[in-house]
Amino acid sequence: MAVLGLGGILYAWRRSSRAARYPPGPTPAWLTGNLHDLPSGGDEWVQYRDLSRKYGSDVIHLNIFGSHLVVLNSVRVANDLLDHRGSIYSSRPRMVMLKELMGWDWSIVLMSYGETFWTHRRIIQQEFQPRIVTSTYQPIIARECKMLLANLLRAPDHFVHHLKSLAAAEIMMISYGHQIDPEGDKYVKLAEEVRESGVGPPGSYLVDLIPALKYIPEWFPGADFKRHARWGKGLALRMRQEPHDLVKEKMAAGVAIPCLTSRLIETLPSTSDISKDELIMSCTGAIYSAGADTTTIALTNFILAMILHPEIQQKARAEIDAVAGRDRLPDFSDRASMPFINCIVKEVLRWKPVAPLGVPHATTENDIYLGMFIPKNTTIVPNLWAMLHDPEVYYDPEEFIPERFLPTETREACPDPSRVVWGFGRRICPGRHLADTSLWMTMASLLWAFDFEKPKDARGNIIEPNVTYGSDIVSVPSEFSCQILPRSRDVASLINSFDFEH
Ligand code: HEM
Repeated sequence: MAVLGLGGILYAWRRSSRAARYPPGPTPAWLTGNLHDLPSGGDEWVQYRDLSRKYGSDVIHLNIFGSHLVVLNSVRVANDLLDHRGSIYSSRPRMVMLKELMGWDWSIVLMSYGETFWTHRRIIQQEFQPRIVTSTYQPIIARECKMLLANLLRAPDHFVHHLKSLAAAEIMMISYGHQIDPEGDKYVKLAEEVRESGVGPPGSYLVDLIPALKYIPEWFPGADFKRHARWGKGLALRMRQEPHDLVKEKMAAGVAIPCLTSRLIETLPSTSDISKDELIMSCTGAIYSAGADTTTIALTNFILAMILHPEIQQKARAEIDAVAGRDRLPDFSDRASMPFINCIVKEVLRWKPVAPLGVPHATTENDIYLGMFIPKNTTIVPNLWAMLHDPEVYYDPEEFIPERFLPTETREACPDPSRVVWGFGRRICPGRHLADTSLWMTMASLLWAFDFEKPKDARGNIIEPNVTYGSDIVSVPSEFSCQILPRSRDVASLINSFDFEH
Protein backbone atom coordinates (compact mmCIF):
# COMPACT_ATOMS: atom_id res chain seq x y z
CA MET A 1 0.00 0.00 0.00
CA ALA A 2 2.82 2.33 1.01
CA VAL A 3 4.60 1.69 -2.32
CA LEU A 4 1.35 2.25 -4.18
CA GLY A 5 0.81 5.47 -2.28
CA LEU A 6 4.33 6.74 -3.03
CA GLY A 7 3.97 5.68 -6.65
CA GLY A 8 0.67 7.55 -6.84
CA ILE A 9 2.21 10.71 -5.46
CA LEU A 10 5.20 10.49 -7.83
CA TYR A 11 2.86 9.87 -10.77
CA ALA A 12 0.65 12.77 -9.84
CA TRP A 13 3.72 15.02 -9.40
CA ARG A 14 5.21 14.02 -12.76
CA ARG A 15 1.84 14.34 -14.46
CA SER A 16 1.17 17.77 -13.02
CA SER A 17 4.68 19.01 -13.81
CA ARG A 18 4.25 17.76 -17.39
CA ALA A 19 0.69 19.05 -17.78
CA ALA A 20 1.30 22.32 -16.03
CA ARG A 21 4.24 23.86 -17.84
CA TYR A 22 4.68 27.58 -17.78
CA PRO A 23 4.04 29.32 -21.11
CA PRO A 24 7.06 29.33 -23.49
CA GLY A 25 9.92 31.76 -22.93
CA PRO A 26 13.68 31.97 -22.49
CA THR A 27 15.27 29.51 -20.05
CA PRO A 28 15.68 31.20 -16.65
CA ALA A 29 19.11 31.43 -14.97
CA TRP A 30 19.50 30.18 -11.41
CA LEU A 31 18.51 32.88 -8.87
CA THR A 32 18.03 35.86 -11.25
CA GLY A 33 15.74 33.97 -13.62
CA ASN A 34 15.14 35.89 -16.87
CA LEU A 35 16.37 39.23 -15.55
CA HIS A 36 18.78 39.48 -18.49
CA ASP A 37 16.07 38.63 -21.00
CA LEU A 38 13.81 41.41 -19.77
CA PRO A 39 13.42 43.91 -22.63
CA SER A 40 15.05 47.28 -21.93
CA GLY A 41 16.59 50.27 -23.69
CA GLY A 42 13.45 51.41 -25.55
CA ASP A 43 10.66 49.94 -27.70
CA GLU A 44 10.19 47.14 -25.14
CA TRP A 45 6.83 46.29 -26.78
CA VAL A 46 8.65 45.40 -30.01
CA GLN A 47 11.11 43.23 -28.07
CA TYR A 48 8.24 41.36 -26.36
CA ARG A 49 6.58 40.84 -29.75
CA ASP A 50 9.89 39.47 -31.08
CA LEU A 51 10.13 37.07 -28.12
CA SER A 52 6.60 35.93 -28.90
CA ARG A 53 7.60 35.24 -32.52
CA LYS A 54 10.82 33.51 -31.45
CA TYR A 55 9.00 31.11 -29.12
CA GLY A 56 6.01 30.69 -31.46
CA SER A 57 3.46 31.60 -28.80
CA ASP A 58 1.17 34.59 -28.16
CA VAL A 59 1.70 33.92 -24.45
CA ILE A 60 5.26 34.37 -23.16
CA HIS A 61 6.57 33.62 -19.68
CA LEU A 62 9.52 35.20 -17.85
CA ASN A 63 10.67 34.57 -14.32
CA ILE A 64 12.26 37.50 -12.47
CA PHE A 65 13.85 36.49 -9.16
CA GLY A 66 11.08 33.92 -8.77
CA SER A 67 8.23 36.30 -9.68
CA HIS A 68 6.20 35.36 -12.74
CA LEU A 69 5.61 37.65 -15.68
CA VAL A 70 3.33 36.67 -18.56
CA VAL A 71 3.05 38.79 -21.70
CA LEU A 72 -0.04 38.52 -23.92
CA ASN A 73 0.68 39.38 -27.55
CA SER A 74 -2.65 38.85 -29.32
CA VAL A 75 -6.23 40.04 -28.93
CA ARG A 76 -7.44 36.45 -28.79
CA VAL A 77 -5.43 35.51 -25.70
CA ALA A 78 -6.14 38.87 -24.04
CA ASN A 79 -9.89 38.30 -24.56
CA ASP A 80 -9.67 34.71 -23.34
CA LEU A 81 -7.86 35.62 -20.14
CA LEU A 82 -8.51 39.25 -19.20
CA ASP A 83 -12.13 39.39 -20.39
CA HIS A 84 -13.49 35.86 -20.04
CA ARG A 85 -11.54 34.90 -16.93
CA GLY A 86 -11.80 38.39 -15.44
CA SER A 87 -12.69 37.06 -11.98
CA ILE A 88 -9.06 35.95 -11.50
CA TYR A 89 -7.16 38.26 -13.94
CA SER A 90 -8.22 41.68 -12.65
CA SER A 91 -5.81 42.58 -9.88
CA ARG A 92 -2.66 44.69 -10.11
CA PRO A 93 0.91 43.57 -9.36
CA ARG A 94 2.51 44.15 -5.97
CA MET A 95 4.59 47.31 -6.81
CA VAL A 96 6.58 47.67 -3.56
CA MET A 97 7.89 51.19 -4.25
CA LEU A 98 4.68 52.79 -5.50
CA LYS A 99 2.09 51.00 -3.39
CA GLU A 100 3.81 49.87 -0.22
CA LEU A 101 6.35 52.67 0.30
CA MET A 102 4.68 55.64 -1.40
CA GLY A 103 1.19 54.50 -0.45
CA TRP A 104 -0.24 55.00 -3.93
CA ASP A 105 -2.75 52.20 -3.54
CA TRP A 106 -5.26 55.01 -2.89
CA SER A 107 -5.40 55.23 -6.71
CA ILE A 108 -7.80 52.85 -8.42
CA VAL A 109 -5.28 52.49 -11.26
CA LEU A 110 -2.88 50.58 -9.00
CA MET A 111 -5.39 49.11 -6.55
CA SER A 112 -5.53 45.36 -5.98
CA TYR A 113 -8.80 43.64 -6.90
CA GLY A 114 -11.46 43.43 -4.17
CA GLU A 115 -14.23 45.31 -2.37
CA THR A 116 -12.36 48.64 -2.04
CA PHE A 117 -11.51 48.52 -5.74
CA TRP A 118 -15.18 48.03 -6.64
CA THR A 119 -16.28 50.89 -4.36
CA HIS A 120 -14.04 53.24 -6.37
CA ARG A 121 -14.70 51.67 -9.75
CA ARG A 122 -18.51 51.93 -9.43
CA ILE A 123 -18.31 55.66 -8.69
CA ILE A 124 -15.93 56.39 -11.58
CA GLN A 125 -17.86 54.22 -14.05
CA GLN A 126 -21.09 55.92 -13.08
CA GLU A 127 -19.64 59.44 -13.38
CA PHE A 128 -18.00 58.86 -16.77
CA GLN A 129 -20.76 56.96 -18.57
CA PRO A 130 -21.66 58.25 -22.06
CA ARG A 131 -24.85 59.99 -20.87
CA ILE A 132 -22.97 62.13 -18.35
CA VAL A 133 -20.14 62.85 -20.81
CA THR A 134 -22.75 64.21 -23.25
CA SER A 135 -24.86 66.18 -20.80
CA THR A 136 -22.24 67.48 -18.41
CA TYR A 137 -18.74 67.29 -19.87
CA GLN A 138 -19.24 68.25 -23.53
CA PRO A 139 -19.65 71.98 -22.74
CA ILE A 140 -16.40 71.88 -20.75
CA ILE A 141 -14.58 70.19 -23.63
CA ALA A 142 -15.96 72.72 -26.13
CA ARG A 143 -14.79 75.67 -24.02
CA GLU A 144 -11.30 74.24 -23.53
CA CYS A 145 -10.98 73.52 -27.26
CA LYS A 146 -11.62 77.20 -27.96
CA MET A 147 -9.03 78.14 -25.36
CA LEU A 148 -6.57 75.79 -27.06
CA LEU A 149 -7.15 77.47 -30.43
CA ALA A 150 -6.62 80.90 -28.84
CA ASN A 151 -3.40 79.74 -27.17
CA LEU A 152 -2.09 78.22 -30.40
CA LEU A 153 -2.84 81.40 -32.33
CA ARG A 154 -0.93 83.43 -29.72
CA ALA A 155 2.07 81.11 -29.18
CA PRO A 156 2.07 78.25 -31.72
CA ASP A 157 5.58 77.04 -30.88
CA HIS A 158 4.47 75.95 -27.41
CA PHE A 159 1.92 73.53 -28.74
CA VAL A 160 2.72 70.69 -26.34
CA HIS A 161 2.35 73.04 -23.38
CA HIS A 162 -1.06 74.12 -24.70
CA LEU A 163 -2.15 70.51 -25.18
CA LYS A 164 -1.16 69.78 -21.58
CA SER A 165 -3.18 72.80 -20.42
CA LEU A 166 -6.21 71.58 -22.38
CA ALA A 167 -6.13 68.14 -20.76
CA ALA A 168 -5.47 69.55 -17.28
CA ALA A 169 -8.16 72.23 -17.63
CA GLU A 170 -10.83 69.72 -18.70
CA ILE A 171 -10.12 67.41 -15.78
CA MET A 172 -9.78 70.21 -13.19
CA MET A 173 -13.12 71.69 -14.26
CA ILE A 174 -14.83 68.28 -14.33
CA SER A 175 -13.44 67.19 -10.95
CA TYR A 176 -13.29 70.42 -8.95
CA GLY A 177 -15.11 73.13 -10.95
CA HIS A 178 -11.74 74.87 -10.96
CA GLN A 179 -10.66 77.08 -13.87
CA ILE A 180 -6.91 76.66 -14.10
CA ASP A 181 -4.59 79.65 -14.18
CA PRO A 182 -2.95 79.42 -17.64
CA GLU A 183 0.14 81.22 -16.36
CA GLY A 184 0.85 78.43 -13.87
CA ASP A 185 -1.75 76.70 -11.74
CA LYS A 186 -0.90 75.61 -8.21
CA TYR A 187 -3.03 72.43 -8.37
CA VAL A 188 -1.80 71.40 -11.81
CA LYS A 189 1.79 71.98 -10.65
CA LEU A 190 1.19 69.77 -7.63
CA ALA A 191 -0.29 67.01 -9.80
CA GLU A 192 2.69 67.23 -12.17
CA GLU A 193 5.09 66.95 -9.22
CA VAL A 194 3.26 63.87 -7.99
CA ARG A 195 3.56 62.28 -11.42
CA GLU A 196 7.27 63.02 -11.55
CA SER A 197 7.74 61.65 -8.02
CA GLY A 198 6.55 58.28 -9.34
CA VAL A 199 9.91 57.91 -11.06
CA GLY A 200 12.10 57.42 -8.00
CA PRO A 201 15.89 57.52 -7.61
CA PRO A 202 18.07 54.43 -8.26
CA GLY A 203 17.07 51.73 -5.82
CA SER A 204 13.36 52.29 -6.38
CA TYR A 205 13.27 49.65 -9.06
CA LEU A 206 15.53 47.29 -7.13
CA VAL A 207 13.12 47.23 -4.21
CA ASP A 208 10.44 45.97 -6.60
CA LEU A 209 12.72 43.11 -7.58
CA ILE A 210 13.97 42.45 -4.03
CA PRO A 211 11.06 43.45 -1.74
CA ALA A 212 13.06 42.76 1.45
CA LEU A 213 14.98 45.99 0.73
CA LYS A 214 11.92 47.93 1.86
CA TYR A 215 12.91 47.18 5.46
CA ILE A 216 16.30 48.92 5.36
CA PRO A 217 16.25 52.15 7.39
CA GLU A 218 16.19 55.56 5.72
CA TRP A 219 19.62 56.51 7.03
CA PHE A 220 21.25 53.44 5.43
CA PRO A 221 23.64 54.25 2.55
CA GLY A 222 21.81 53.83 -0.77
CA ALA A 223 18.38 54.14 0.84
CA ASP A 224 17.53 57.43 -0.91
CA PHE A 225 14.49 55.72 -2.36
CA LYS A 226 12.99 55.43 1.14
CA ARG A 227 13.30 59.18 1.80
CA HIS A 228 11.94 59.82 -1.68
CA ALA A 229 8.97 57.53 -0.95
CA ARG A 230 8.09 59.41 2.27
CA TRP A 231 8.25 62.74 0.42
CA GLY A 232 6.19 61.42 -2.51
CA LYS A 233 3.54 60.08 -0.14
CA GLY A 234 3.06 63.51 1.46
CA LEU A 235 2.95 65.19 -1.94
CA ALA A 236 0.24 62.82 -3.22
CA LEU A 237 -1.85 63.49 -0.11
CA ARG A 238 -1.65 67.26 -0.76
CA MET A 239 -2.58 66.72 -4.39
CA ARG A 240 -5.79 64.92 -3.38
CA GLN A 241 -6.60 67.06 -0.36
CA GLU A 242 -6.01 70.67 -1.45
CA PRO A 243 -8.39 70.95 -4.43
CA HIS A 244 -10.96 68.91 -2.49
CA ASP A 245 -10.81 71.36 0.44
CA LEU A 246 -11.16 74.26 -2.01
CA VAL A 247 -14.46 72.82 -3.29
CA LYS A 248 -15.73 72.37 0.27
CA GLU A 249 -14.84 75.97 1.14
CA LYS A 250 -16.61 77.24 -1.96
CA MET A 251 -19.65 75.08 -1.23
CA ALA A 252 -19.81 76.50 2.28
CA ALA A 253 -19.65 80.02 0.81
CA GLY A 254 -22.30 79.13 -1.77
CA VAL A 255 -20.02 79.90 -4.73
CA ALA A 256 -18.96 76.41 -5.89
CA ILE A 257 -19.26 75.59 -9.59
CA PRO A 258 -21.13 72.24 -9.76
CA CYS A 259 -18.56 69.49 -10.33
CA LEU A 260 -17.81 65.84 -9.65
CA THR A 261 -16.58 66.57 -6.11
CA SER A 262 -19.59 68.71 -5.14
CA ARG A 263 -21.97 66.18 -6.71
CA LEU A 264 -20.41 63.30 -4.78
CA ILE A 265 -20.31 65.25 -1.51
CA GLU A 266 -24.04 65.89 -1.89
CA THR A 267 -25.16 62.47 -3.13
CA LEU A 268 -22.77 59.77 -1.96
CA PRO A 269 -23.99 57.83 1.09
CA SER A 270 -21.48 57.51 3.94
CA THR A 271 -19.54 54.25 3.93
CA SER A 272 -18.46 52.32 6.97
CA ASP A 273 -14.94 51.20 6.01
CA ILE A 274 -13.55 54.33 4.32
CA SER A 275 -14.30 58.00 4.99
CA LYS A 276 -16.48 59.65 2.38
CA ASP A 277 -13.99 62.49 1.87
CA GLU A 278 -11.15 60.01 1.45
CA LEU A 279 -13.16 58.06 -1.13
CA ILE A 280 -14.02 61.16 -3.18
CA MET A 281 -10.46 62.51 -2.99
CA SER A 282 -9.05 59.20 -4.18
CA CYS A 283 -11.43 59.01 -7.15
CA THR A 284 -10.74 62.56 -8.34
CA GLY A 285 -6.99 62.24 -7.71
CA ALA A 286 -6.85 59.05 -9.78
CA ILE A 287 -8.79 60.65 -12.62
CA TYR A 288 -6.22 63.41 -12.97
CA SER A 289 -3.28 61.02 -12.94
CA ALA A 290 -4.94 58.62 -15.41
CA GLY A 291 -6.50 61.16 -17.74
CA ALA A 292 -4.18 64.15 -18.19
CA ASP A 293 -1.01 62.68 -19.70
CA THR A 294 -2.84 60.11 -21.79
CA THR A 295 -4.93 62.77 -23.54
CA THR A 296 -1.91 65.05 -24.08
CA ILE A 297 0.14 62.24 -25.61
CA ALA A 298 -2.63 61.19 -28.01
CA LEU A 299 -3.00 64.79 -29.21
CA THR A 300 0.75 65.23 -29.63
CA ASN A 301 0.82 62.05 -31.74
CA PHE A 302 -2.05 63.49 -33.79
CA ILE A 303 -0.02 66.63 -34.59
CA LEU A 304 2.94 64.47 -35.56
CA ALA A 305 0.74 62.42 -37.89
CA MET A 306 -0.64 65.60 -39.45
CA ILE A 307 2.76 67.12 -40.25
CA LEU A 308 3.87 63.83 -41.76
CA HIS A 309 0.72 63.60 -43.92
CA PRO A 310 -0.46 66.88 -45.51
CA GLU A 311 -2.69 64.86 -47.86
CA ILE A 312 -4.63 63.49 -44.87
CA GLN A 313 -5.03 67.01 -43.46
CA GLN A 314 -6.47 68.09 -46.78
CA LYS A 315 -8.94 65.21 -46.95
CA ALA A 316 -10.02 65.77 -43.33
CA ARG A 317 -10.51 69.50 -43.91
CA ALA A 318 -12.65 68.87 -46.96
CA GLU A 319 -14.94 66.75 -44.80
CA ILE A 320 -15.07 69.31 -41.98
CA ASP A 321 -15.69 72.25 -44.31
CA ALA A 322 -18.47 70.38 -46.10
CA VAL A 323 -20.27 69.68 -42.82
CA ALA A 324 -19.50 72.66 -40.54
CA GLY A 325 -18.65 75.29 -43.15
CA ARG A 326 -16.13 78.06 -42.46
CA ASP A 327 -18.20 80.31 -40.17
CA ARG A 328 -18.37 78.08 -37.12
CA LEU A 329 -16.34 75.47 -35.31
CA PRO A 330 -17.31 71.80 -35.63
CA ASP A 331 -19.93 70.76 -33.10
CA PHE A 332 -20.52 67.45 -31.29
CA SER A 333 -23.65 66.94 -33.37
CA ASP A 334 -21.46 66.89 -36.53
CA ARG A 335 -19.66 63.74 -35.47
CA ALA A 336 -21.94 61.27 -37.23
CA SER A 337 -21.46 63.21 -40.48
CA MET A 338 -17.66 63.18 -40.27
CA PRO A 339 -16.61 59.53 -40.64
CA PHE A 340 -13.09 60.39 -41.77
CA ILE A 341 -12.33 62.40 -38.58
CA ASN A 342 -13.49 59.34 -36.62
CA CYS A 343 -11.02 57.25 -38.60
CA ILE A 344 -8.24 59.70 -37.71
CA VAL A 345 -9.04 59.39 -33.98
CA LYS A 346 -8.91 55.59 -34.25
CA GLU A 347 -5.71 55.59 -36.29
CA VAL A 348 -3.87 57.96 -33.91
CA LEU A 349 -4.64 55.60 -31.01
CA ARG A 350 -3.63 52.53 -33.06
CA TRP A 351 -0.52 53.97 -34.74
CA LYS A 352 1.20 55.15 -31.55
CA PRO A 353 -0.61 53.53 -28.60
CA VAL A 354 -0.48 55.83 -25.59
CA ALA A 355 0.14 52.88 -23.25
CA PRO A 356 1.90 50.35 -25.52
CA LEU A 357 2.07 47.69 -22.81
CA GLY A 358 -1.24 48.65 -21.19
CA VAL A 359 -1.41 48.73 -17.41
CA PRO A 360 -0.31 45.37 -15.97
CA HIS A 361 -2.95 43.09 -14.50
CA ALA A 362 -2.25 40.33 -11.93
CA THR A 363 -3.79 36.94 -11.24
CA THR A 364 -5.44 36.13 -7.92
CA GLU A 365 -5.61 32.33 -8.49
CA ASN A 366 -3.57 29.61 -10.22
CA ASP A 367 -4.83 28.97 -13.75
CA ILE A 368 -4.28 26.63 -16.67
CA TYR A 369 -4.70 28.08 -20.17
CA LEU A 370 -4.31 25.82 -23.23
CA GLY A 371 -2.23 23.50 -21.06
CA MET A 372 0.01 26.33 -19.80
CA PHE A 373 0.30 26.97 -16.07
CA ILE A 374 -0.16 30.59 -14.95
CA PRO A 375 0.37 30.85 -11.20
CA LYS A 376 -1.42 33.07 -8.70
CA ASN A 377 0.22 36.53 -8.36
CA THR A 378 1.58 36.47 -11.92
CA THR A 379 2.00 39.90 -13.49
CA ILE A 380 0.09 39.94 -16.79
CA VAL A 381 1.29 42.43 -19.41
CA PRO A 382 -1.07 42.95 -22.37
CA ASN A 383 1.15 44.00 -25.27
CA LEU A 384 -1.31 46.45 -26.81
CA TRP A 385 1.28 47.61 -29.34
CA ALA A 386 1.73 44.06 -30.71
CA MET A 387 -2.05 43.64 -31.00
CA LEU A 388 -2.42 46.97 -32.82
CA HIS A 389 0.57 46.33 -35.10
CA ASP A 390 -0.26 42.78 -36.10
CA PRO A 391 0.21 42.76 -39.91
CA GLU A 392 -2.44 40.01 -40.20
CA VAL A 393 -5.01 42.42 -38.75
CA TYR A 394 -3.75 45.89 -39.78
CA TYR A 395 -2.01 46.03 -43.18
CA ASP A 396 1.18 48.18 -43.25
CA PRO A 397 0.91 48.54 -39.48
CA GLU A 398 3.70 51.13 -39.16
CA GLU A 399 1.98 53.50 -41.60
CA PHE A 400 -0.61 56.10 -40.61
CA ILE A 401 -3.62 55.14 -42.78
CA PRO A 402 -7.00 56.33 -41.39
CA GLU A 403 -8.74 54.93 -44.50
CA ARG A 404 -8.08 51.41 -43.20
CA PHE A 405 -11.25 51.80 -41.08
CA LEU A 406 -13.47 52.44 -44.10
CA PRO A 407 -14.51 49.38 -46.14
CA THR A 408 -13.85 49.40 -49.89
CA GLU A 409 -15.18 47.15 -52.64
CA THR A 410 -12.10 44.98 -52.40
CA ARG A 411 -11.24 45.19 -48.74
CA GLU A 412 -13.11 44.96 -45.43
CA ALA A 413 -12.55 47.68 -42.82
CA CYS A 414 -9.84 46.86 -40.26
CA PRO A 415 -11.20 46.08 -36.77
CA ASP A 416 -11.88 49.04 -34.48
CA PRO A 417 -8.80 49.45 -32.24
CA SER A 418 -11.11 50.50 -29.37
CA ARG A 419 -11.29 46.81 -28.45
CA VAL A 420 -7.58 47.10 -27.48
CA VAL A 421 -6.47 50.69 -26.75
CA TRP A 422 -8.54 51.07 -23.57
CA GLY A 423 -7.36 47.81 -22.02
CA PHE A 424 -9.46 44.83 -21.01
CA GLY A 425 -12.09 43.22 -18.82
CA ARG A 426 -12.97 44.60 -15.42
CA ARG A 427 -10.11 47.13 -15.56
CA ILE A 428 -10.99 48.62 -18.98
CA CYS A 429 -10.43 52.40 -18.98
CA PRO A 430 -13.50 53.96 -17.33
CA GLY A 431 -12.56 57.36 -18.84
CA ARG A 432 -12.73 56.10 -22.44
CA HIS A 433 -15.99 57.87 -23.37
CA LEU A 434 -14.67 61.17 -22.07
CA ALA A 435 -11.27 60.67 -23.73
CA ASP A 436 -12.80 59.68 -27.08
CA THR A 437 -15.17 62.69 -27.06
CA SER A 438 -12.40 65.09 -26.10
CA LEU A 439 -10.00 63.69 -28.73
CA TRP A 440 -12.61 63.91 -31.48
CA MET A 441 -13.61 67.48 -30.67
CA THR A 442 -10.02 68.66 -30.30
CA MET A 443 -8.80 67.04 -33.52
CA ALA A 444 -11.79 68.34 -35.51
CA SER A 445 -11.32 71.87 -34.11
CA LEU A 446 -7.57 71.88 -34.79
CA LEU A 447 -8.08 70.76 -38.39
CA TRP A 448 -10.83 73.33 -38.88
CA ALA A 449 -8.58 76.14 -37.64
CA PHE A 450 -4.97 75.43 -38.55
CA ASP A 451 -2.48 74.12 -41.07
CA PHE A 452 0.22 71.90 -39.56
CA GLU A 453 3.54 71.78 -41.39
CA LYS A 454 7.09 70.58 -40.88
CA PRO A 455 9.28 73.53 -39.85
CA LYS A 456 12.02 74.93 -42.10
CA ASP A 457 15.58 75.94 -41.20
CA ALA A 458 17.12 79.37 -41.98
CA ARG A 459 17.85 78.24 -45.55
CA GLY A 460 14.31 77.11 -46.15
CA ASN A 461 15.09 73.39 -45.93
CA ILE A 462 12.41 71.23 -44.36
CA ILE A 463 13.33 69.81 -40.94
CA GLU A 464 12.14 66.21 -40.66
CA PRO A 465 10.79 65.27 -37.22
CA ASN A 466 12.86 62.67 -35.42
CA VAL A 467 10.64 61.39 -32.64
CA THR A 468 11.45 58.67 -30.12
CA TYR A 469 9.14 57.24 -27.45
CA GLY A 470 9.65 56.81 -23.69
CA SER A 471 9.32 53.49 -21.87
CA ASP A 472 7.04 54.45 -18.96
CA ILE A 473 3.52 53.03 -18.72
CA VAL A 474 2.44 55.94 -20.87
CA SER A 475 4.91 56.42 -23.70
CA VAL A 476 5.79 60.11 -24.06
CA PRO A 477 7.01 61.26 -27.50
CA SER A 478 10.21 63.29 -27.58
CA GLU A 479 9.96 66.96 -28.51
CA PHE A 480 9.58 67.97 -32.14
CA SER A 481 8.92 71.26 -33.89
CA CYS A 482 5.90 72.10 -35.96
CA GLN A 483 4.70 75.13 -37.85
CA ILE A 484 1.10 75.94 -36.96
CA LEU A 485 -0.65 78.60 -39.06
CA PRO A 486 -4.29 79.72 -39.07
CA ARG A 487 -6.00 78.59 -42.26
CA SER A 488 -7.25 82.11 -43.03
CA ARG A 489 -7.59 85.61 -41.62
CA ASP A 490 -11.25 84.90 -40.92
CA VAL A 491 -10.28 81.95 -38.73
CA ALA A 492 -7.89 84.17 -36.78
CA SER A 493 -10.58 86.85 -36.29
CA LEU A 494 -13.13 84.28 -35.17
CA ILE A 495 -10.69 82.84 -32.64
CA ASN A 496 -9.86 86.35 -31.41
CA SER A 497 -13.54 87.02 -30.87
CA PHE A 498 -14.02 84.10 -28.44
CA ASP A 499 -15.34 85.28 -25.10
CA PHE A 500 -14.02 83.21 -22.20
CA GLU A 501 -15.63 85.25 -19.45
CA HIS A 502 -19.13 83.81 -19.89
C1 HEM B 1 -6.12 58.78 -24.78
C2 HEM B 1 -6.61 58.66 -23.59
C3 HEM B 1 -6.60 57.42 -22.74
C4 HEM B 1 -6.10 56.17 -22.98
C5 HEM B 1 -5.42 55.66 -24.24
C6 HEM B 1 -6.37 55.36 -21.80
C7 HEM B 1 -6.01 54.02 -21.67
C8 HEM B 1 -6.15 53.29 -20.51
C9 HEM B 1 -5.68 51.94 -20.33
C10 HEM B 1 -4.98 51.09 -21.40
C11 HEM B 1 -5.99 51.57 -19.06
C12 HEM B 1 -5.67 50.23 -18.40
C13 HEM B 1 -6.81 49.24 -18.60
C14 HEM B 1 -6.45 47.86 -18.09
O1 HEM B 1 -5.94 47.72 -16.99
O2 HEM B 1 -6.66 46.87 -18.83
C15 HEM B 1 -6.64 52.69 -18.42
C16 HEM B 1 -7.07 52.70 -17.12
C17 HEM B 1 -7.69 53.79 -16.53
N1 HEM B 1 -8.05 54.97 -17.13
FE1 HEM B 1 -7.68 55.51 -19.04
N2 HEM B 1 -7.02 56.12 -20.88
C18 HEM B 1 -7.19 57.39 -21.41
C19 HEM B 1 -7.82 58.46 -20.80
C20 HEM B 1 -8.42 58.44 -19.57
C21 HEM B 1 -9.19 59.52 -19.01
C22 HEM B 1 -9.49 60.87 -19.69
C23 HEM B 1 -9.57 59.14 -17.77
C24 HEM B 1 -10.38 59.95 -16.79
C25 HEM B 1 -11.58 59.74 -16.50
C26 HEM B 1 -9.05 57.79 -17.55
C27 HEM B 1 -9.21 57.04 -16.40
C28 HEM B 1 -8.68 55.77 -16.20
C29 HEM B 1 -8.72 55.06 -14.92
C30 HEM B 1 -9.32 55.59 -13.62
C31 HEM B 1 -8.10 53.82 -15.13
C32 HEM B 1 -7.89 52.70 -14.12
C33 HEM B 1 -9.03 51.69 -14.17
C34 HEM B 1 -8.83 50.50 -13.25
O3 HEM B 1 -7.72 50.22 -12.82
O4 HEM B 1 -9.84 49.81 -12.98
N3 HEM B 1 -8.37 57.39 -18.68
N4 HEM B 1 -6.75 53.72 -19.33
